[in-house]
Amino acid sequence: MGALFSTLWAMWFGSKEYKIVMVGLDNAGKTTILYKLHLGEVVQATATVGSNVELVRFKNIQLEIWDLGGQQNLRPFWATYLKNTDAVVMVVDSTDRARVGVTKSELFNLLESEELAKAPILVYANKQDLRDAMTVEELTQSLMLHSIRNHDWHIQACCALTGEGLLDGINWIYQRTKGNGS
Ligand SMILES: Nc1nc2c(ncn2[C@@H]2O[C@H](COP(=O)(O)OP(=O)(O)OP(=O)(O)O)[C@@H](O)[C@H]2O)c(=O)[nH]1
Ligand SMILES: [Mg+2]
Repeated sequence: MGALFSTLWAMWFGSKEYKIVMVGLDNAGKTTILYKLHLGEVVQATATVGSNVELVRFKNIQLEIWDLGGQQNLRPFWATYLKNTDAVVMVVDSTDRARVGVTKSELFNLLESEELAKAPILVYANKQDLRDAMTVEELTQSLMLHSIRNHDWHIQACCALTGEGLLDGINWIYQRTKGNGS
């Protein structure tokens, strides 16, 4: 119902809609982030098989946010969601030091896609509430973000449980996409 209302709102008032694809390894916190943005609440998510999609209104635009399952056997399917993507969000569990290399390869693999040629990349350094979380500086280095040449990128510290940092990240996307929508 919310989605229907948002679509009608967009039709009547002409607000622009942007497609965002949210990826990241299993357990990174993607679904928790999606529903914190959509409902303002923390939902008890189970591992996503396939995808979830919700509309999120931000200032004068609408974001159609796709949350993709991050388990290893589901990652090959990320490529099938990329058409007409305006921005990519890569969510990282900042405590998952053991898999930061896997995250990096998945990110760089994704960035090869021609369908993302113009898409800015937001990295959410999630779970900053946990004591052993890597900092934005550590993650920037481990993920080799400075070696991204053909995309605008930004890394944002956040906590999906409190919502801290989430809108700052969305605002960064907003700054880069407004005026380019359909
Ligand atoms: N402490 C803490 N836990 C979080 C945070 N964000 C998510 N979690 C927890 O991390 C677990 C996994 O969250 P999900 O949102 O299901 O992760 P996901 O990235 O959607 O995982 P897949 O669907 O398997 O790809 C859940 O138990 C969440 O409550 C956070 O910022 N801090
Ligand atoms: Mg999920």
